[in-house]
Amino acid sequence: MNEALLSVSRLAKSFQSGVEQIPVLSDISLALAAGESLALMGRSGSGKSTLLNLLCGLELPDSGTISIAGNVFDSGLTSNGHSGERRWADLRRQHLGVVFQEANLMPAMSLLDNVRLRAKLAGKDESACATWLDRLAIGSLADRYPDQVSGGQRQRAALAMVFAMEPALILADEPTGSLDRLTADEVADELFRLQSDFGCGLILATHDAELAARCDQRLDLAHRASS
Ligand SMILES: Nc1ncnc2c1ncn2[C@@H]1O[C@H](COP(=O)(O)OP(=O)(O)OP(=O)(O)O)[C@@H](O)[C@H]1O
Repeated sequence: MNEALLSVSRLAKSFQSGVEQIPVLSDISLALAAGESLALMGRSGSGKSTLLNLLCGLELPDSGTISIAGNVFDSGLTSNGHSGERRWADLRRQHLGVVFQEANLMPAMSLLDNVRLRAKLAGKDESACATWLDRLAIGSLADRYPDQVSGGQRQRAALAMVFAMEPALILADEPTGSLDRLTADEVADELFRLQSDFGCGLILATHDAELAARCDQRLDLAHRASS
């Protein structure tokens, strides 16, 4: 049986703007098995980043549920008023590989130390970290600091960090958005190759139709909003 790694049911999210409540996402349901990938598409402002933020607990939904690897989250408030913040933080540290638009590297640490830190926080083997940089073709830059390498090399380091933690699910927001076509294709190749090697889930928000076409599923938020 292909059990869902991620299942999302009837998720809704709105933001307050002055006195107005602006709906951004409504009735979002999806399921993703381990080893599957899904592209989130839609025009600017359609809610792609918001959905990724909901899927890693950085925002809480107004309603609906999210289940990741058997951990079930809802709008966050329990009967005694506590949120699921702690459980989300544990899940992010151990199982969710998050790659957002700006590669989130610690500026005062070398690329290798960034990768090591990520592995350590996830309780994973730190000795393999140099190998991850090698696999992403930036092994020779291991001792450089993030501001001493290019944007594409920082994106590769961010991917090395994600894979060093052996995530169950990768959430990537425009992971190749700031790169030229050739570098974008190389980074995307690595992302899909490693995702397939690991058999983890992948959700990526993108405006790039070629990148989206490589995913097993596509969810077009703009299309949903206008249909
Ligand atoms: N914290 C917030 N407070 C108020 N409104 C917000 C907040 N975050 C996002 N929004 C609004 O929600 C809508 C969806 O934003 P989101 O960033 O999810 O879109 P997106 O599809 O990722 O856009 P892009 O492709 O431009 O990155 C936008 O109209 C945005 O202005």
